[in-house]
Amino acid sequence: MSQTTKIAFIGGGNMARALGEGILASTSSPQSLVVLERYEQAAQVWRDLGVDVLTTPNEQLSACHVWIYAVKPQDMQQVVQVTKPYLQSDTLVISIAAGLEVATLEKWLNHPYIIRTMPNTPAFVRKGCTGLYATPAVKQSDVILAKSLLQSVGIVTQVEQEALLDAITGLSGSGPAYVFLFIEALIEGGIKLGLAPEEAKALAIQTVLGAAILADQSDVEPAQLRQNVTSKGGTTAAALDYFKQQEFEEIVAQAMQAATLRAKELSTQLSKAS
Ligand SMILES: NC(=O)C1=CN([C@@H]2O[C@H](COP(=O)(O)OP(=O)(O)OC[C@H]3O[C@@H](n4cnc5c(N)ncnc54)[C@H](O)[C@@H]3O)[C@@H](O)[C@H]2O)C=CC1
Ligand SMILES: O=C(O)[C@@H]1CCC=N1
Repeated sequence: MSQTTKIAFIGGGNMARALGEGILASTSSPQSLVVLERYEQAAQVWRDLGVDVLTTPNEQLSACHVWIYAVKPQDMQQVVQVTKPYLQSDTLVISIAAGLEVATLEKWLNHPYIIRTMPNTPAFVRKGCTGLYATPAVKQSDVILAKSLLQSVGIVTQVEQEALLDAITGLSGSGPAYVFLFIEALIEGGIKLGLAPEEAKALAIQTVLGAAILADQSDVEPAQLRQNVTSKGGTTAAALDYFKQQEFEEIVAQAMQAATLRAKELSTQLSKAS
């Protein structure tokens, strides 16, 4: 990314901060960012990072080549309306809103250069993953720019079909919450088995962290890694048999489908908004 490329976050909440901190670390220049944020507490976090905060849209947005829309899907139409007057003809618009189709945003903005993405919160620790869909109108140099911004917080997967972003939402966008739920369940389970809460927490987190790093760094598939833990007639087999009886994999698949379906429902609702 060129040191002169200015980026605006429209909405400076949770996900914007995860992305923004990574971008700041890679550019080491708070002047490269501007944030539009109406909520004082969220705005102050950016000011503390040395970033200019706008509480209402103004010309500073026009000076930014990249706009990253990072408000809740339900707030998108309103924020598009108030920011649109500052859009330049060549602005690269990136949306991270779940379930908001490019066609809807194109219609609202009357603008062709749109990249839709689905990041996730591990971006906070530069271990994020982002699905990215670019319309054919977006210049290749802008696709490369968007990827390099998002790669500052993790890996990026570009998809050719926009609908796959809903699947990515069901897997990695919402996925950290599934993993946190699993960690919570391990902690609760450990406490029920007599461990102290702090012990259970440390062991649960380290187990998930260690297993994820092992899966990442190992040449063997996750299924084989699981088998490596599982002695015939041993303790792990007893636990896994119970998971199987309760159809754990089916539960995960159904949960992912529910998230993906919700993304599609949001798309339909938002596309109907005038
Ligand atoms: N939280 C997550 O794990 C992920 C969220 N997303 C998407 O990111 C988007 C943002 O989500 P979060 O960061 O979780 O929400 P958030 O609520 O933390 O942040 C949104 C921010 O936008 C601000 N905002 C809303 N309307 C505004 C306006 N008119 N002017 C100025 N500021 C305004 C709010 O004050 C808030 O601080 C959503 O569309 C969501 O679908 C995508 C991937 C993961
Ligand atoms: O729950 C949500 O709608 C957002 C999108 C993916 C993660 N959080």
